[in-house]
Amino acid sequence: MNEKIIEDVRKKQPLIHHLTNQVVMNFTANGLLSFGGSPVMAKADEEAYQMASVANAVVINIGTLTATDLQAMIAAGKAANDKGIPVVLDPVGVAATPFRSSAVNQILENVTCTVIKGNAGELAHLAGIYWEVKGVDAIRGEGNQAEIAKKVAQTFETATVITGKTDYFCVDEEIMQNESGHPLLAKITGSGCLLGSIIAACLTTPYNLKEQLQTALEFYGKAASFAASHSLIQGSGTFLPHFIDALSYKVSDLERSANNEI
Ligand SMILES: Nc1ncnc2c1ncn2[C@@H]1O[C@H](COP(=O)(O)OP(=O)(O)O)[C@@H](O)[C@H]1O
Ligand SMILES: Cc1ncsc1CCOP(=O)(O)O
Repeated sequence: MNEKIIEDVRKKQPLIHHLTNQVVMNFTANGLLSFGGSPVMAKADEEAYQMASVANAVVINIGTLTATDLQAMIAAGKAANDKGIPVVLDPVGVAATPFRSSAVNQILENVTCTVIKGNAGELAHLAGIYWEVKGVDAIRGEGNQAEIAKKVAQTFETATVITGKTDYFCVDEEIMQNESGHPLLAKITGSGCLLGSIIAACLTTPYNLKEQLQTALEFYGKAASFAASHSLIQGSGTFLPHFIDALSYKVSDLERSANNEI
């Protein structure tokens, strides 16, 4: 992990334009604010291009996609490409319905994405590999996740991240893993979506993509472990606000989770 990436985010507070789903908007905004970024959620077709043009990165998340949202997502992605800022695509639930699958194809045909991030079911679908899914959740599959990450990266000429107990990420044909995290992350809705925003914030810093992804993933997982170790945690409900708090901490503070005192 390169702590300078996190320091750079906190110093510059990059504006991250989100075209994201209705379930996670508030959680995502609060999580990104805590981490040090500056969120804006704007998905009207009338303003998507302009908003992306003044942002430092764009997150496209299809979690509660409608046909009009899709046009705005493509417009914002094109603005980001025109401006040369990063785009993170989260193809939430892409394997669940043909509508989502077709929408993601249209986004990928029109927008150059810096990173495609999703769970194993989502990335397996983009790789053309069967994975059992349940709505927006990945259930189980036989595919090798490292190979899936690589195949999606090659097909769409992007970096990729597959989240789960172990995260796999692929940059320039190289596959890497992250083991930090906590099972309670899988018990709060939007933990994958917020990670997309944290990744986008890290992508605005002047470091290489491999370091940016590794830092975002490791920090996020460490913040979760730290939060989960708090003596007041009784389940996912009490974990959530402690996790938001932990996203604002320094790496050295998160690594003192044994006694969980700041
Ligand atoms: N069993 C687990 N143990 C530790 N971390 C996990 C576990 N499951 C998911 N995570 C973490 O939770 C975050 C969201 O991942 P995931 O649940 O796969 O995404 P999504 O919400 O998009 O399905 C990631 O940071 C991932 O590393
Ligand atoms: C439950 C749900 N339904 C549509 S979007 C969404 C949120 C998914 O968030 P995440 O995949 O990050 O848990």
